[in-house]
Amino acid sequence: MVCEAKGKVPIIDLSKIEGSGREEWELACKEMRVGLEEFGCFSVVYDKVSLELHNSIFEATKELFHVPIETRLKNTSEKPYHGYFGGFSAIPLYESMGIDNPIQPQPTQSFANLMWPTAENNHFCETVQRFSTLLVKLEKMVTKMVLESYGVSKAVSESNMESTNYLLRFLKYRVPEKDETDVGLHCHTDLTFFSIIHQHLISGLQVLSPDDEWIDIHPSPHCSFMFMAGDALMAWSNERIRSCRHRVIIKGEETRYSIGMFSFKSGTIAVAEEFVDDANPLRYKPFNHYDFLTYDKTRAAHQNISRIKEYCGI
Ligand SMILES: O=C(O)CCC(=O)C(=O)O
Ligand SMILES: [Fe+2]
Repeated sequence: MVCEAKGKVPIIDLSKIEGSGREEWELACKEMRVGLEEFGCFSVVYDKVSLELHNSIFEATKELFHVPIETRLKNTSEKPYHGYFGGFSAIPLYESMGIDNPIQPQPTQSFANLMWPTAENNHFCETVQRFSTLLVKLEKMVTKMVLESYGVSKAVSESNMESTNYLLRFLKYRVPEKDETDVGLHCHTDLTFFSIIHQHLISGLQVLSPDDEWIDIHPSPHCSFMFMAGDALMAWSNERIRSCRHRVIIKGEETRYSIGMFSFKSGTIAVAEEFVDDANPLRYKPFNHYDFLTYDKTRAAHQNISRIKEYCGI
C-alpha cells in the first residue's frame, strides 16, 4: 500500500483506505507523519479522481487562461492572495486565479459568470464542483488522520476541521523566452494549513530535502496529489511538522498547468497542547490565519526569515 523508502517523500495510496482495517490506517498515518516531519509533505494516490475528471479539470484550466487578460483581472477578492496573481517581474512565467469556497455552487457560478459572461459555462462549473468535492473530502480525511495520529482529542480535531475554508487555484507557467529565467516560483513555504497540488503532464514542482537537495515531484499517476504542510500547520504543531520548502522550475517547450487546493482556518489557531512539554516549549502565540495573510501581504520582504515566526513566533 505504501511505497516507502527512507530519504524519499512517502507515496501513500488512500484509494481503498476507507474500507481497510486498523493496521493499514495506522501504517498510512505513520507514513504521513514521517513525510510531514522530514520533508513537510507526502504524496497521496486517490483513485476516486478518475482519468476523465483529471482530463476535464485541466481542459477547463486551459480554457480559463484563454479568457482575455482584462477579464482574468476581474478575479478579485477581499482576502489577500485569493484573486488573480500574475505579471510580476520577479516571476514572469507564473499566473494564477482562484475560487474561494469552490464546493459551494454559488462562488463557482459567480466566477464562471465573470469569466464567460455571455457563453455557456455549466460544464466548467460542474467539473470544478466534482473535482473540488473529492479534493475536500480527501483533505478532510488526511487532516483527520494526521490529527488523530498525534493524539489530538476528537473534539479538538472536529473543531479544527469545521473551521476550514478552501481556496481552489488554477496555475499556469508559460515557457521561458530566450535569456529568461526558468524559475516558475522561487523557493517558498505556503501560508496555508495544507496545500494540495495536482499536476498535469509537465513536471516542475520540486521540494527541498532536509539535506538541502531538490527533489523532483513528477506528475504521475493522474490521481496523485501532493500534500504540503503550510506555515499554519507548522505553527499549530509547534514545529513538530515542518512547512514544505518548494519551488517550480520550468524546462521544455510546453506550458505547464497545475491546480492547488489550499486550506485556511477561520478563528484563532493555537498550538495544540499535545506538542508542548518541557523539551518543546511553546513556540507560537495564538494567531488569526487571515490576519497573518494580511500581515504578509503588507510586510517588507525578508526572504530568509520564516514568515510565521516573524508574525507570531515566541
Ligand atoms: O504549481 C505548482 O506545482 C506549485 C504551486 C505553488 O507552490 C503555489 O501555488 O504556492
Ligand atoms: Fe507553494
